[in-house]
Amino acid sequence: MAFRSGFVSIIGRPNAGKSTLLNALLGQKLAIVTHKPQTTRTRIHGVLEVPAKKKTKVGAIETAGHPAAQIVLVDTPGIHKPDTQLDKRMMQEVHDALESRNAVLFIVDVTHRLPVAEVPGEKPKITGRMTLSAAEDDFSLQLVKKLDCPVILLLNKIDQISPAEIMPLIAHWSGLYKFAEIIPVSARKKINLDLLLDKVVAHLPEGQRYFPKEQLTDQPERFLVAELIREKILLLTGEEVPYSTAVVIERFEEPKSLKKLADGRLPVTKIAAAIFCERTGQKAILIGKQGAMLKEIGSAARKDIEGLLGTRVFLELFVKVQEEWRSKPGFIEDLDWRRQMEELAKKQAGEE
Ligand SMILES: Nc1nc2c(ncn2[C@@H]2O[C@H](COP(=O)(O)OP(=O)(O)OP(=O)(O)O)[C@@H](O)[C@H]2O)c(=O)[nH]1
Repeated sequence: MAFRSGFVSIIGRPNAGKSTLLNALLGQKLAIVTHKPQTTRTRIHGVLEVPAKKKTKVGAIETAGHPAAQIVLVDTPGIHKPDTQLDKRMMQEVHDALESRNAVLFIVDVTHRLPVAEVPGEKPKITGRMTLSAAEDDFSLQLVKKLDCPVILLLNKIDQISPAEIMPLIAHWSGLYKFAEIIPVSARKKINLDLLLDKVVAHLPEGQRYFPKEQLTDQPERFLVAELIREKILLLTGEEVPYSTAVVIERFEEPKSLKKLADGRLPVTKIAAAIFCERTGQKAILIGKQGAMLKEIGSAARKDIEGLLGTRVFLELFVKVQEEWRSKPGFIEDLDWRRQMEELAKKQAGEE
């Protein structure tokens, strides 16, 4: 059987579980995950190697096999109606991720259930949260309807509902669009993910690898580091602070060798990062009393970064105010890691 490969984008409303799914499929944390909506701001490529599977037959049940494949998974920001310039940029990332895809995974959160009538014969009770998620799912569905590749619907978070609730959801969604497949899954509990991979491979064309076998992502480590810092800000601060922050790595000095030092300790990577916020009040929250919050963000991030880089890490964080940056297209462009890498390459070329 010939090798298969292709790009598969994961789309859905904020908080549906896209990043959790990406990490679960890759078996590694590539995208940051929090309980807060709109955590992911840019599209993230994760490269997954799927081994070939033989056809099996147990009694009367036959399972189709498939050839080995490379799936380039693309996690995207949650689909929502854009308010700020940053929102618009995030939605552009979604549109880019949907161009010339081989398949799309459209993920919905089943805990944002269909309204159920508590008393038979009476109108179902519809809450505000249901209305918002239905509107956002509907907005996503409009995008799906414009696609000309197979779309697999994932009913996510089934660990949170009873099996009896799944069938009505399948019936509801299959009435809205002709999905290539509808698969109930749990990204967090890793339920039905093997089945999902089988189905994805079945929809991929024959083709060679897009990335070398060992490569997990096209994202540079410094971007992953900035994301880990942003994750801790999202988790540790409240209100609108997380949404008003952006992290830029200003210094990233890798050790010359990854070998242990003479004293047995790991070598050190020196990192300095700027946390941008929009107002001085937010800066005060991010720094905290006598720097306590910034220290907490730093030490939580440092642990994760050390795990990612396999070195010790010396992390310096600074907080800077950039008023209304979410409405400034130029500043938002500068935050894009692809752009930052281009600038860095130019700077290095100039120094040589
Ligand atoms: N119970 C349960 N929770 C889940 C599952 N998948 C994701 N979650 C949780 O849902 C929340 C949102 O998950 P994310 O993966 O960040 O969602 P997202 O769609 O990437 O969100 P945005 O970045 O905002 O677009 C997190 O708290 C996850 O732990 C699941 O299968 N079951």
